[in-house]
Amino acid sequence: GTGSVTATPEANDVEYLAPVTIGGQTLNLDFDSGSSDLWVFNSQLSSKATKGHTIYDPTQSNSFALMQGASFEISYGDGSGAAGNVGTDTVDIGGATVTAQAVELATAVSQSFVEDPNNNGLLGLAFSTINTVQPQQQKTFFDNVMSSLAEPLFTADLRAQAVGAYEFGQVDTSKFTGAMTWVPVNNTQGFWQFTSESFAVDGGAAQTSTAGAQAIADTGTTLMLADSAVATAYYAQVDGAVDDQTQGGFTFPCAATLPDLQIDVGGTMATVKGTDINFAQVDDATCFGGLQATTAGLQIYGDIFFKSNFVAFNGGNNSLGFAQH
Ligand SMILES: O=C(CCCl)NNC1=[NH+]CCN1
Repeated sequence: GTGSVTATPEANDVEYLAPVTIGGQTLNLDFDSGSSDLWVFNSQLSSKATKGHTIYDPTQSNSFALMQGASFEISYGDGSGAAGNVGTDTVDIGGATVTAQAVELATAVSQSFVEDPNNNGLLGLAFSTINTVQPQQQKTFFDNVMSSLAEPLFTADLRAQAVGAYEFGQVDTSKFTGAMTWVPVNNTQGFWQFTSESFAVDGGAAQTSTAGAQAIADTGTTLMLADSAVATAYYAQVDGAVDDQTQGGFTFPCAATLPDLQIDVGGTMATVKGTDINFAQVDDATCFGGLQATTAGLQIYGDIFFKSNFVAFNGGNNSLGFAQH
């Protein structure tokens, strides 16, 4: 089978929410290819924590079962996190269904989640080897549904300030232009990880960022966090751009025309459009860049990358497909 749901951006495309039906109750969740837990806002949380949110109430589902003695605790790259207990229920995403999916019920969530009323939980789409449930690690929705899909893959079609889609089981070739390039994925760290060691700015000469550098495809991260060599060389081509640590990174005059970035994805150059690298206005004339430097060894290609690239995640042969859209 297949399944298809809308992916709706919040303001400034900070994150993309998609509807998921759990035991007959539909919540908008943040689909996250950079983590592997499915957790939800639920009736165990305080009314203060759930104010403005849609919650899942396991007592109202006739297919819920508590997973005795199981718990989860997750922290994300941006410092946010959640923890709680675990059950199973029927989870349906646009028609693709898993009957006994582990659904993690937060009893504590970090303030950034409380303050984001559009976000009612996360649906992890990375590899199950980094799921945090103890004492028995649980499988992701994708792992569980894969064998029932027409093709063992899901795709992300995220758009700048427009509604896109997540699809399970098929690559909708009408959603992108040109050829799709497939590259190998190294999942030893549990991520959709690939080699990314060169770049070019505005179609200029290819430059090496870091030999052997790695990156992950992460729909759960807002920005594109690349090697500092990439970010520095990119903004050097933007008049008035500065690395302003008081703003948290590279800013530039909003009137500037941003160049395109070509970035290595598994040996083939992908393009991130300059227009997609303008993230948000920070004051009347200054804008904050969607491309920023990471000091960690691993580069994280978040939603900024996806706005220019339609991406297919193939769990059948551990490969990643990308195409311009
Ligand atoms: O945690 C990460 C980075 C993995 Cl290296 N991505 N996913 C996510 N979810 C919420 C914030 N960020």
